[in-house]
Amino acid sequence: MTDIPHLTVVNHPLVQHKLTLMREKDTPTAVFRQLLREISQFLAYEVTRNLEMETKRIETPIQPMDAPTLAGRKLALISILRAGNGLLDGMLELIPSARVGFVGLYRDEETLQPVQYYFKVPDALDERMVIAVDPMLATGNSSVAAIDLLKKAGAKNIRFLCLLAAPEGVARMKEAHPDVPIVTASVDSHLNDNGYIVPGLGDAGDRMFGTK
Ligand SMILES: O=P(O)(O)OC[C@H]1O[C@H](OP(=O)(O)OP(=O)(O)O)[C@H](O)[C@@H]1O
Ligand SMILES: O=c1cc[nH]c(=O)[nH]1
Ligand SMILES: [Mg+2]
Repeated sequence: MTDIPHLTVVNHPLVQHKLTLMREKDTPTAVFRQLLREISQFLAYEVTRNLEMETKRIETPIQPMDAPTLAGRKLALISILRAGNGLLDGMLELIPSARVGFVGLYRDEETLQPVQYYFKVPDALDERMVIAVDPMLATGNSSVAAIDLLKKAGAKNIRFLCLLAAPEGVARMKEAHPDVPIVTASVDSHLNDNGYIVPGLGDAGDRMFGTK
């Protein structure tokens, strides 16, 4: 059960400005990585907007009060490797107590099907809000596969956070996982014949890590 919409596009001016810088093909690797880290914190703010709260008795220098605090077992952040790590670091700065998991997937360039190579997630996933992160939602094959694996591992309350989405990927996620809200900075125009997001920003992992 969730009370946020299936799709949230964060169109805050600072996010959109930083995203434009990231899209530019000549933006250097170090700047690209730093911008992704910054945007991840705005996206994290949205995706955690209605986290469950409880109150705790504290004393301010003036008087005691019942103050809001995050409730119970909290979050698991799941990075979809490799590019997900570019979102993870900034999010952990905001939510240092989150547990962290990794799903290793790469997209076969011919078939556009995901190939799994790693899976390690925190315990008690069923008691946590699980936020899967990957900068790119293109065909949706990778995110659907990652969320299939997380559900198999027990996750029940899952959200998906990405930087850029294609309409095709959003539709695929809605069909396969209608219970998983998506938070993104943009839904772009379409996918090209190679499965890349148009206009997009190219290959997020390669741009972030300086490969290729
Ligand atoms: O929606 P899809 O069509 O599945 O495409 C999106 C996936 O492709 C990219 O990963 P890639 O396979 O390039 O791996 P990487 O993170 O190691 O670069 C991206 O980070 C997503 O995981
Ligand atoms: O445009 C795209 C599509 C998939 N993966 C990327 O990194 N970029
Ligand atoms: Mg890649």
